[in-house]
Amino acid sequence: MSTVEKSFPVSWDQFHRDARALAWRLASQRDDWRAIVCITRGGLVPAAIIAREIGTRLIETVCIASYHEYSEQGELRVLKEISPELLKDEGDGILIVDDLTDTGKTAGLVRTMLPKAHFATVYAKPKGRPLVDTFITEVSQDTWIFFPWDLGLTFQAPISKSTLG
Ligand SMILES: O=P(O)(O)OC[C@H]1O[C@H](OP(=O)(O)OP(=O)(O)O)[C@H](O)[C@@H]1O
Ligand code: HPA
Ligand SMILES: [Mg+2]
Repeated sequence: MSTVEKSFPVSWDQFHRDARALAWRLASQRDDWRAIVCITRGGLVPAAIIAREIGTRLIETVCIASYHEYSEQGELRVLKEISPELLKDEGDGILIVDDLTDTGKTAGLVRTMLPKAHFATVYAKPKGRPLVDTFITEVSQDTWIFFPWDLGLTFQAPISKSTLG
């Protein structure tokens, strides 16, 4: 996305709760997930939390980069593909995990690799929402989600004086 009007900062505590809520939903849908495929880098953190909750130890990565500058998306680049072993059966029984879906481009690309897999994200924006099977919280398209691994403790200007509301 390129027009950002609101910010949605997420603390580690909040992220852990939301990822765990996602794990609860996934555990109730199936108890025999074959493996998790996480989309790096953002998917690594929820994948670790979810894997612990649902008892999955087989974890694969698909490495994709697209946002080069804050809120500016470029071409999607696949830096590492999914191992052929996990591509069997079109991904049936595989859980794909990412931190969020925004425009849905990343999710759309990974879905072509594993059409029968279940796609889960912690957060979703409206354009990406149809591409995911399970998510926890939706934010508006003009909101930028700030993840805890991108944040530090700094002075906060009063809301009335800030540019991001
Ligand atoms: O729905 P989309 O518009 O495609 O955007 C969502 C993707 O963008 C971010 O990844 P990014 O490419 O920034 O890489 P990162 O995970 O390494 O931060 C995020 O982690 C998702 O994977
Ligand atoms: O809202 C966002 N926050 C962080 N990374 C992102 N990548 C795409 N959209 C976002
Ligand atoms: Mg990502």
